[in-house]
Amino acid sequence: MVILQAKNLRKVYGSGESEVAALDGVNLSVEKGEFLAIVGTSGSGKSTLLNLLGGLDVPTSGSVVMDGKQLELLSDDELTIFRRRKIGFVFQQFNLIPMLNVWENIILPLKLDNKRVDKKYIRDIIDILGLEKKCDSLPGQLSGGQQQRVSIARAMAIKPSVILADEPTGNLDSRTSQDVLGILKVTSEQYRQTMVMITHNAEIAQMADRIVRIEDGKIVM
Ligand SMILES: Nc1ncnc2c1ncn2[C@@H]1O[C@H](COP(=O)(O)OP(=O)(O)OP(=O)(O)O)[C@@H](O)[C@H]1O
Repeated sequence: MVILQAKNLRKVYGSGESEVAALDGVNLSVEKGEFLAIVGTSGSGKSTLLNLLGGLDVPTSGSVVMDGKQLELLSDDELTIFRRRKIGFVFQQFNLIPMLNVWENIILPLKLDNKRVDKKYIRDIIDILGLEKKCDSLPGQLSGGQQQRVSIARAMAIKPSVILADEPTGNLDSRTSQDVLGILKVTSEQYRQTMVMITHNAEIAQMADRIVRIEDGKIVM
């Protein structure tokens, strides 16, 4: 079953002489449960693609369909709610709230949406991510790898249709990067969680189920 589809996506920045086609006709289908890596050099269009897939930006033309919803047909308010309920974001900067402990950070997306906290599920996620002894710690008391695990747990908390990860290991050393990727993979398999990750690191990309390469705004394989 296809959970995420990009159809002929184009994104043009600027106009006239300064026009840049950051994406130039991208077609992509992601199956439910798949762990996809998108690789490409700096400036190839990776972040632009991820932002469009996650409804953080709108395409110049083309469309994105996630879980049966065509994102560009949603109003701003509908899109905000859709993102909050259906998409887990993981960024290079962990974006944790410094004053909240690990447990509070993880359940924050549920609280913000007035959703019940499925404690058993959250505890299972915390165990898989190896954070069981860190629930009361503040982000500042954790290593980079641990902070990224918390941000993955937070993304998982809402049981999203898709997790979109933008250079999730960009701030981590290579050993910690491998650990975090291993954990993403186990989590993806255990929960049949669809993941789309962008990276410029070929070694990290190898851990995904499938790799697509983007060059000059086009998918080349
Ligand atoms: N807001 C913007 N305004 C103008 N041009 C932009 C904007 N955002 C991106 N671009 C251009 O679009 C192209 C693709 O950028 P994008 O950030 O998607 O690449 P990337 O592959 O994610 O790069 P990196 O790995 O360095 O983050 C680049 O030529 C970039 O300069």
